[in-house]
Amino acid sequence: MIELDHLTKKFGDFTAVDDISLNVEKGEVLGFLGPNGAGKSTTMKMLTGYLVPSAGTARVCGHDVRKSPVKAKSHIGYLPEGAPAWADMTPDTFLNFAARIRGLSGGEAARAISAAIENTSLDTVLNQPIETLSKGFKRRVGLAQALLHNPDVLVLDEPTDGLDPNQKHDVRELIREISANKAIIVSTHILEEVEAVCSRAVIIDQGRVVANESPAELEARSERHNGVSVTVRPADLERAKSAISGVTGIAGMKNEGEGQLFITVQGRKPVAAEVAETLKAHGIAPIEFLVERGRLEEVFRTLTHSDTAETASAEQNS
Ligand SMILES: Nc1ncnc2c1ncn2[C@@H]1O[C@H](COP(=O)(O)OP(=O)(O)OP(=O)(O)O)[C@@H](O)[C@H]1O
Repeated sequence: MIELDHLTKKFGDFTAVDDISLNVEKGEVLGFLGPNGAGKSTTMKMLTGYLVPSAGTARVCGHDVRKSPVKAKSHIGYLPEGAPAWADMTPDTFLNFAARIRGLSGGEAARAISAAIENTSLDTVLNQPIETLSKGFKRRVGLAQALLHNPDVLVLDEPTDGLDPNQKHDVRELIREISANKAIIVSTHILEEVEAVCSRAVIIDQGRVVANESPAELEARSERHNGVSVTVRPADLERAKSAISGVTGIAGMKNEGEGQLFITVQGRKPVAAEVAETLKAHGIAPIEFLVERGRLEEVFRTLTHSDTAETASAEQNS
């Protein structure tokens, strides 16, 4: 449903998007990741027809965005960066206006608007000027506008930016619920969002694709993948350390009276069963036993330019 083919954008001598090719099929939620300035918004603007590519093509449901912009855009719902909207309109007037632009009228428009309001929980602020709304509500107005015409393709630029944890949860649930019949691209800095809603993740760095795989495959690249964290009593710590092969460190005392071991094995092979057997054979009952899936943050840092990668980890932890 979304096809980017050698998409490139230059601003003067600077290449912001450098030969990006990727497809998103119906039912997929693609996480679009990258440090600040990697080219995510520029790619989304070309996909939605707001910027003209310097080279390459973007197609939506078979329509070239440049050659058939009206047809292509009729299939797209777009939440731009910052969710701009007319400040002096209320959500109610803005959504009615957006429905008219989308060619909806009468009962069809009323049903579309009320579904969008319900999906984004906007009912309490419908008649308040948008400029007076909180950042989270402004974002939800933008999301409601993007969903209005039930588009086949959704392009969401940081949809949970500015939302509180409950609202973030609701928006992720909504994306999951509607994803079966749509192709969705979600740009985000929040790596936990990728695990929560995305079936695939593309990481871009300095305008180029550096990874295009499932969240599980990305996690499997982590040094910690298949590692085991074991918490034991202090009396057991030395014995556990010498009995288990491949101990990479003791991560300090978790609680008073406990030690934590983190165990990894070269090649990221599964070691949990072996470690459990060893502990049992030595009569050590672990207080906690966790198998690591891997850390997306670590993989992200490895794959992207280190100066700008700081941002992603900081935002993930915020
Ligand atoms: N109109 C423009 N003129 C010149 N440079 C631009 C323009 N728009 C974007 N850029 C540059 O292109 C690069 C990519 O910007 P873009 O906004 O696509 O990044 P991003 O990945 O969305 O970043 P962020 O995570 O901060 O939103 C940046 O270096 C940006 O400064």
